[in-house]
Amino acid sequence: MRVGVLISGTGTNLQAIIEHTKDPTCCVEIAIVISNKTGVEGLKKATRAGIPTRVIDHKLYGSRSEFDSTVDQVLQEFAVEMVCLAGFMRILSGPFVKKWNGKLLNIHPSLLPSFKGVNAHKQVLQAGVRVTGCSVHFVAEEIDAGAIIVQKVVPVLVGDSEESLCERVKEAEHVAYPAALHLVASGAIRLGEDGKICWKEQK
Ligand SMILES: Nc1nc2ccc(CNc3ccc(C(=O)NCCCC(=O)O)cc3)cc2c(=O)[nH]1
Ligand SMILES: N[C@@H]1O[C@H](COP(=O)(O)O)[C@@H](O)[C@H]1O
Repeated sequence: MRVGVLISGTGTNLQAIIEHTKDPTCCVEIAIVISNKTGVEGLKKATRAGIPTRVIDHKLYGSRSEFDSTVDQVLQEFAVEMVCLAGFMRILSGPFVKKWNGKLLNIHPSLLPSFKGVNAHKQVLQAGVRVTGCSVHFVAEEIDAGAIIVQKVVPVLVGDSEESLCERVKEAEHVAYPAALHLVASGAIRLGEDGKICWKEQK
């Protein structure tokens, strides 16, 4: 299955997916990496792996939907069948999310539905919870509210900072994302009509 990965930064989740696709039994290939920011480390990771890249700078577009439709055109140009958001920090408009419904994944650095939004680790520390983690979910129009595919639990340790938490959660992300990608690409899991996860019935 041809996958497009959207990034905005360091791309450590992209790297984890790249490593996963090197497994010959893996049914996923990364066809294109798109970043909305120039010069980010994730673009270098893609190029090092021989994967085509495109920068689509959202600041050059008059509206969110024009930016989104340019992203969509590039995904079509590379015959992408599934899209992974990996540290992609732009909100996607309704038409894009509807078109890719059930084929659009994201990873969030908390145990959803808790701690949605851009500062999850800060919220985790402020809440004083003793476990956190990451969630790979189908993207719905409502931010960080799509059906959850895979979660991994990570302990919050005494003295943790946002940085130490981010580092420990990312270790879990790099296991969770490839696992979720495999489940969807292999057809084991799909998004049901009711917006909930649907597991392929085992004969
Ligand atoms: N419609 C839809 N689109 C998304 C796009 C990115 C992400 C990744 N997680 C994100 C969650 C929140 C943000 C956010 O609030 N950024 C600051 C505003 C930037 C902007 O103006 O765009 C970005 C990505 C998730 C979603 C989602 O759940 N639904
Ligand atoms: N979506 C969130 O943004 C970060 C991306 O990191 P990277 O994959 O660019 O290193 C990760 O923490 C992920 O949970």
